[in-house]
Amino acid sequence: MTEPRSAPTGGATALRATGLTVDFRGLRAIDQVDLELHPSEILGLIGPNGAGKSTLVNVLTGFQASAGTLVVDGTDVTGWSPRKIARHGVRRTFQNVRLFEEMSVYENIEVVALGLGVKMRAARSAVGEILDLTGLAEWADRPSGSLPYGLERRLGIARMLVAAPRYLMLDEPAAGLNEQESDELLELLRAIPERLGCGLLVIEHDMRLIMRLCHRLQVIDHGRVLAVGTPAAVAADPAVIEAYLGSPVGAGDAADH
Ligand SMILES: Nc1ncnc2c1ncn2[C@@H]1O[C@H](COP(=O)(O)OP(=O)(O)OP(=O)(O)O)[C@@H](O)[C@H]1O
Repeated sequence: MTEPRSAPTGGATALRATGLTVDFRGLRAIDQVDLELHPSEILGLIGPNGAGKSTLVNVLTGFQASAGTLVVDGTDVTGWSPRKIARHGVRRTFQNVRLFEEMSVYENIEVVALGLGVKMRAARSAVGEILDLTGLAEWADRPSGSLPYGLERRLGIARMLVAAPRYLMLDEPAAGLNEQESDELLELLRAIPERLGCGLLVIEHDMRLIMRLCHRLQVIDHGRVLAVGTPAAVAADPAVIEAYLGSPVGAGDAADH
């Protein structure tokens, strides 16, 4: 087992959030949260239901206003619209996949590329690359509405990848997947930063997946950062065990990149 790669620090090339704070009518959903995500890094965002994970990702992608600052690769994007932040390279998936069911898998990806102004020929080659990466090539001509659930989720990710994000946020990508599908997803998620160089932020309750996948974990509890560190360190943290994990997660589950 090799040690998880330690995240690079310093330098302008990173997504950096500082002091993020969101109030919903008297409820502080996130409270002075700092977060860093580096290119090629996989960061897991974990914590109990209602801890503030989705709210945090909403802020990072421009869907939720917040106090604090958000800087992406040296540009202050605080207060930018979701569309503008997406065009700046920060994209996300949602818990509910939204596909054009009557269109083929290929067309579902192509339409995103064309919508971004990519010319037809370049789009064709970009879609081909993403189909290969996501293991969807053999399904390319199928109507997306006929895909099994696990592949539907894959297509949701593929549609974001064709936009060549520098940072991609995935909200519970393993939700509803069985163990085998979750293992297949693990391979895909590992391949994305390796092949494309983008940073991945993954919200996930599937600890079996998250412990093996991530370089670092950030634990949120009651809107605050409870812990940040390698999966092994976080899994052994008594405060994290008490607030979220319930019992120590086996060391064998920790990342073995
Ligand atoms: N639009 C909203 N209006 C009011 N309260 C909200 C809103 N969105 C979230 N909340 C509240 O903010 C808190 C954080 O919610 P959030 O959905 O971010 O948590 P979460 O960690 O993503 O939870 P889960 O794991 O269940 O998805 C919760 O108490 C939630 O009820």
